[in-house]
Amino acid sequence: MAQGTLFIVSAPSGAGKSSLIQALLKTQPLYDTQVSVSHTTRGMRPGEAHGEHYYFVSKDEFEAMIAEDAFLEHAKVFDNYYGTSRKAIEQVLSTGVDVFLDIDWQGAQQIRAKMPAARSIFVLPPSQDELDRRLRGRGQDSEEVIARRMAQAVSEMSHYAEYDYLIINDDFDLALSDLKTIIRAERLRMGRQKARHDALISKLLAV
Ligand SMILES: Nc1ncnc2c1ncn2[C@@H]1O[C@H](COP(=O)(O)OP(=O)(O)OP(=O)(O)O)[C@@H](O)[C@H]1O
Ligand SMILES: Nc1nc2c(ncn2[C@@H]2O[C@H](COP(=O)(O)O)[C@@H](O)[C@H]2O)c(=O)[nH]1
Repeated sequence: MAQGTLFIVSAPSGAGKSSLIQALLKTQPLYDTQVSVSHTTRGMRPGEAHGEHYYFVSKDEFEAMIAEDAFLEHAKVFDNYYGTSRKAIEQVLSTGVDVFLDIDWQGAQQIRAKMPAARSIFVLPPSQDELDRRLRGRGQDSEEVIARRMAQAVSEMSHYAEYDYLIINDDFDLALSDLKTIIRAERLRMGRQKARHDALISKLLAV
């Protein structure tokens, strides 16, 4: 069976990457596509659940996991640790399922160095004003947290050209359609198709 593809999605906070991934998942069966649940030391937001949005752990627990080499990648983002569990990702990819990682540019660089077959997508907002509006409109972060995230946005966006694909998330439906097109094209690549249609191809080429 062909390995699943690892899709990295990055964007400045508030650009809409989680909304796009969640909307995409609603259109895909679980046996095709899953999203990775990261570990973080950030506090839980209203409406978030342990094991669903993140595994919320203490700094000591996170540092113990770093020492055990349990992370495929990890980074400090806005003063909190975030990381992707190695075991969970490798297990799911080995069953042929595609996995989405919603991670920052530092994590993306680490994954690219370790897993060159991973595909990366950067999502840009249409303007800084709109990014600010979306962070406020989400209504989940304090004024201080929003100011911090806006201050970091240009630095995060300056890494956009390191990615394979770029999506401008202005009109949501259009951005979602772009994301679906990327996934579809990646699934039609020769390596994936050859492994998937092995039996059919053998029959077609039989003389
Ligand atoms: N195209 C869009 N037009 C208008 N609002 C949008 C659009 N895309 C997303 N939003 C809204 O912007 C807010 C931020 O989106 P979201 O939480 O998905 O961002 P994010 O990039 O995942 O942020 P973070 O990195 O902080 O998790 C949400 O309230 C979402 O509904
Ligand atoms: N390098 C990693 N970055 C991650 C991971 N999980 C999330 N993130 C990024 O952190 C910021 C903030 O997220 P928030 O949920 O606090 O708004 C955002 O850019 C995420 O993409 C991870 O496992 N590794």
